Amino acid sequence: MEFKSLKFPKEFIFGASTAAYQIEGGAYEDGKGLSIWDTFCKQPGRILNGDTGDEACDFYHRYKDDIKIMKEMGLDSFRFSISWPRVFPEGTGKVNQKGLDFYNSLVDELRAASIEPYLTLNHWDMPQSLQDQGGWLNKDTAKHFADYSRFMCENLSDRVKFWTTHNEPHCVASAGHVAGIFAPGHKDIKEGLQVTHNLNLAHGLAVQAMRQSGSAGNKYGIVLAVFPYYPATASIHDHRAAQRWDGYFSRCFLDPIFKGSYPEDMVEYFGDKFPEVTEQELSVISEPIDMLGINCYFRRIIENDPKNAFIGGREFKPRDAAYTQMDWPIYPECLFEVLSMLDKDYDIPELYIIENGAAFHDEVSPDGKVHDARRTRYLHAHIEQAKRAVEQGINLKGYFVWSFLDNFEWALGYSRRFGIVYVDYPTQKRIVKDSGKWYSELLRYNQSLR
Ligand SMILES: N=[N+]=NCCCCNC(=O)[C@@H]1[C@H]2[C@H](O)[C@@H](O)[C@H](O)[C@@H](CO)[C@@H]12
Repeated sequence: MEFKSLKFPKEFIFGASTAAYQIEGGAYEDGKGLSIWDTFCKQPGRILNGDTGDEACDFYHRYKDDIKIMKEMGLDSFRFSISWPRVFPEGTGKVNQKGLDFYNSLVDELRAASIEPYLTLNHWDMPQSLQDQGGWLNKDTAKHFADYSRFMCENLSDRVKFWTTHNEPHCVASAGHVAGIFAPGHKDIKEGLQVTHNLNLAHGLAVQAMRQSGSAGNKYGIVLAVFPYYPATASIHDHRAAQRWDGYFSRCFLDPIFKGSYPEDMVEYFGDKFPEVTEQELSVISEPIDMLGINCYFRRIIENDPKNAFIGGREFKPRDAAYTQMDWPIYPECLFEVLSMLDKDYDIPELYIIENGAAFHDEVSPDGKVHDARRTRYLHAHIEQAKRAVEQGINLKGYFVWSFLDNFEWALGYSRRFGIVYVDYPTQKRIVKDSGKWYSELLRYNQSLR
């Protein structure tokens, strides 16, 4: 496929993203402690088909072969997360040496393959033992997270330069503590808002801790889900609902981190459910960071819904849009719009698209290949929007596709495939999909211009 319209600056990096609980498996192996997702998956009815991350893609054992695929594909970078309980089985205290050995080996293998590691410290799989002490509701967990982050930085930052604290903290707070559809499965608005603040605090403490211990030249940041929010109609009620969704899901993280304060309209809207916040805590949360990772998949069209006790709105799905298998509308401009908003409203040194991709029903054809043309079209269209942002002078430094491998899609188990590499779970065989081959050609084209 012609790539001239997808020519990027030579320092722009292309990668692929994953997360520990979604790909590693080895959930009970080599001294790893329980995570809240290990526990959550065992609760009947929580996960579609009763799926778990017990084995997932068996990346814990197969990472060397997977890195060979990454190298053949030409990835510049690979984003992964650390399973906190694999290194600290109790969340604090005693280190599981075999857990640390795994991540040291993973990083060594990536660097030997000239692939830049891009690391996330919390992609939702909190140690169960800390959950038993209140989890993110307990501010001590923020301190434990900072200690864990410092430890990982001391051990890996000679080879890992990109460090992000949380992945999509809004999901932990809202899906995990308000909607109850993600671990730990709580349903309490006030709790969800306290967790929002405590996650922000944990982020700031971790950045401060890593900055004290990490190598010079490290870049510290966070990965946030930022979507464009549209009102379903011109009505003021839908406009206000869309503003509330943007207010909570985006600005209750962006504002304290980059502006040192929570959005006033959100503090007002949530009233006495909003947590107590001190100036000292806001000072920690707004510890300057070097980069912001963005997960953006689609735009969210919101209509007013007073029955939604948390945020007073619901998602509207226009009939004339095309949808992915997640029932997410396909709207490639979402990347350009989000990047433009961030560039205009915040002072962010560097931006990375850390997750963008699509789930479609994939199957292996009789020729043994996976002809996922829709996913290739999705990636092409969205990467074009990333290019549009770069051409507008927005400081976008990289694009990572979600995901490198088909993997465990949280409450939907293995029913959704996002990978550019197909995983046949019964055999753990990998098949690079047509979209993976296309992505590889794109990377090779850009690398040929460097
Ligand atoms: N409507 N609706 N839903 C609310 C919007 C949430 C969008 N989902 C994400 O951003 C998660 C992110 C996560 O990092 C990764 O671990 C997940 O596997 C992917 C795919 O789901 C994405």
